[in-house]
Amino acid sequence: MRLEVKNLRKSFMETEVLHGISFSVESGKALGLLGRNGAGKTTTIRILMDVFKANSGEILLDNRPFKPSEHQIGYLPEERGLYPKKNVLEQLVYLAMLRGMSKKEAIQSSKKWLEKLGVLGYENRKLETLSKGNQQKVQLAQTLTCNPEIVILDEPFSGLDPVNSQVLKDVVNELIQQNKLVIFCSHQMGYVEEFCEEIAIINKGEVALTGNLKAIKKEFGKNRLILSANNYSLSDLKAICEEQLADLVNVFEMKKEFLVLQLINNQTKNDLLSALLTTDVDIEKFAIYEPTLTDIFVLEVGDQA
Ligand SMILES: Nc1ncnc2c1ncn2[C@@H]1O[C@H](COP(=O)(O)OP(=O)(O)OP(=O)(O)O)[C@@H](O)[C@H]1O
Repeated sequence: MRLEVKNLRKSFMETEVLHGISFSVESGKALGLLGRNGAGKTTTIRILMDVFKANSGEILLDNRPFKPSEHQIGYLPEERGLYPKKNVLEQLVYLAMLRGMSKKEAIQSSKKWLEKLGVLGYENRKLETLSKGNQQKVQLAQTLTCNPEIVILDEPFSGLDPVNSQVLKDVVNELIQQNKLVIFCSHQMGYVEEFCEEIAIINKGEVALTGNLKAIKKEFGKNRLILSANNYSLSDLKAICEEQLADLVNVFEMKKEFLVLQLINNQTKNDLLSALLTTDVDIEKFAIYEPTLTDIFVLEVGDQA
């Protein structure tokens, strides 16, 4: 399956908040939908889920108009929606039956997911009597009970400790391996890097960057190298680069442990290395720069108010 979001525009009253959002995602891959607070991620997902109507644009599933009601979709919204005063298992079964499961299937599947997520022991308790992390896991169980083909997870790791995060990571990886179409919204870049082959960074209602994460990283790392020295501080090394190597490199960034250098025009890393060897710099680190997703995110949208 391939889901394509094409040129979505959305206004609330007079204010347009989405200015033509486009991205796509395929089964068996996860798309990381990223953006600063207020960028437009939730609005985009709500349009996908038919909660809001877009002013224009279209959403296609395998080239046909996408109608969420015709598919099993597991949506974990940012604002969690279960009933705090109701019994855990009863509400999961009730919601699964609303989504078309028989009572028997609904009980079996709800119990399976509660067990998988380590909260089966709480099945007969009121939801509000569980810890925040366990409530989150019940919410996730609810998202997955109907065996959805499309899974949309908005900040699924919030409130989970490291052990529970690992349980959830295994579940997300399993969903991807089972060829589900996964959209993953998070501000936690580490998780996005772990699961998502594709990303879309939304900035102020526009897609600032989208595509294959590996390719994007390669492009951002292109012609950039890292350098540190045993005998100079980074600021002294920066001064050396600016004074003695200015025809080869620009200092792109000073990180905590190394400089990121940008090669000028047709210069190569070998040219830079040869030039460095003519200085008294005792090289500690010299390598191709591999940006993290956080680096890319900050470069794309970090300096905007
Ligand atoms: N129901 C609404 N009525 C009016 N404006 C809205 C409504 N929902 C969202 N907005 C506005 O649309 C813009 C995008 O909000 P949205 O919730 O989609 O951002 P987000 O990327 O999900 O942010 P966050 O990471 O903080 O959850 C914001 O300026 C927000 O104030």
